[in-house]
Amino acid sequence: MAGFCPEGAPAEAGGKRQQFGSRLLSDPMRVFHHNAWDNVEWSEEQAAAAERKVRENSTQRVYPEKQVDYEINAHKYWNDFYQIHENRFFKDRHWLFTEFPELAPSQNQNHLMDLLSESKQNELPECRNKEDGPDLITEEQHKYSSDGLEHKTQTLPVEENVTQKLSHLEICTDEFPGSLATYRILEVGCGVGNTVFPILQTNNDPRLFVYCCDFSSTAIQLVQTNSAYDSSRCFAFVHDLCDEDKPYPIPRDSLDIIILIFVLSAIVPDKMQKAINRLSRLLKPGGMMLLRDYGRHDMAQLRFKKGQCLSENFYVRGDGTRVYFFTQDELDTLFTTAGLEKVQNLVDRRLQVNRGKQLTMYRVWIQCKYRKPLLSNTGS
Ligand SMILES: C[S@@+](CC[C@H](N)C(=O)[O-])C[C@H]1O[C@@H](n2cnc3c(N)ncnc32)[C@H](O)[C@@H]1O
Repeated sequence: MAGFCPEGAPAEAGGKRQQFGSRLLSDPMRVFHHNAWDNVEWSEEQAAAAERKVRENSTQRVYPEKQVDYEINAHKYWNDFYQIHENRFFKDRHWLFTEFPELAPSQNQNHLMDLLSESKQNELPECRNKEDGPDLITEEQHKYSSDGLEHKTQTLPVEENVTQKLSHLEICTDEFPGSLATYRILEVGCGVGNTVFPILQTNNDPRLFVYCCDFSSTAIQLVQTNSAYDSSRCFAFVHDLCDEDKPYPIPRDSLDIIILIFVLSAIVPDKMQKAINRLSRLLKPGGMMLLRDYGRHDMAQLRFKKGQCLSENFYVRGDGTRVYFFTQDELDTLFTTAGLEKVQNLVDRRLQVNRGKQLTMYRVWIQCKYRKPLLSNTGS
């Protein structure tokens, strides 16, 4: 295929994948020699210009009534998105296991590399040009999904089905799906399974069980109907991570890993802490929460126009989906308040280059790993 660059994919050198942060731009004259540069230093002027841009695009806020609509109907806006795009984007997650080896701890590294290069060969032709930028879902895709949509209010059969299963599970917690597994991973806001399926394919540990949830029933239906979905190894369910009344179908202290990829940024900031607290209780002592998400002053933030700002650093796209841009400190506070300990909290500043159009795009992502202490104090 013509090649495409997923969100923040590390550069490749000599056929070997590298972790983020290994191709440095020391000579600015060489900027168009590669598609991407790591750990780009921002000049003071550039940082000041970004501040100005954010101040400018935040002056006019979305009307309160409209803000209520975006909150109440958040899942419907995402359903609309997935009805249009289904699972046609960002399939290439070959960076996943380099950045988060915890997702396949027992895999032999060579075996992993084989699988990864295999999946690279299988990259899908419908994936967009690598020069289009590395957003998980590009702003352009969000734009297209806003046209001609009407919200559908009926509950999809899959949702009813899952809800029934969930209420049953609340009662029989000793027989929850995956209760016999010894390594359990939950992906929250899994979308159409672009992370879950690579995990199932790569991590062949027979004791592994993967849970995944999203509040978009359309996304979950796409996961469940995917030919790679195997209900003996995986359980996909509809769940709103902001819903305090609905329990997860998993007992507390039972998960080894919880992964959040560009999902926390999609929820309203004042609900983030409670959502993380609840997730934290599901982790086993020693279990880890992994996150990759948008950082403050990422190109996507600077591109918002006046009138799209909901609150400080929180915006709504043309299709009604929302996005927050984090600082490292904010994420640190969220995780440590939930009783977790920092293992990693790094900012990934990349310069993406469109060599054809001679354009530069400054991306900022944050990657975190926080562990639940062995003697845990994450509340009831
Ligand atoms: C940017 S997409 C990322 C999807 C997925 N993590 C991936 O890597 O492809 C954000 C996802 O979060 C989901 N989401 C947003 N708010 C949510 C909430 N309150 N509860 C559960 N899922 C939510 C959306 O439906 C969407 O699938």
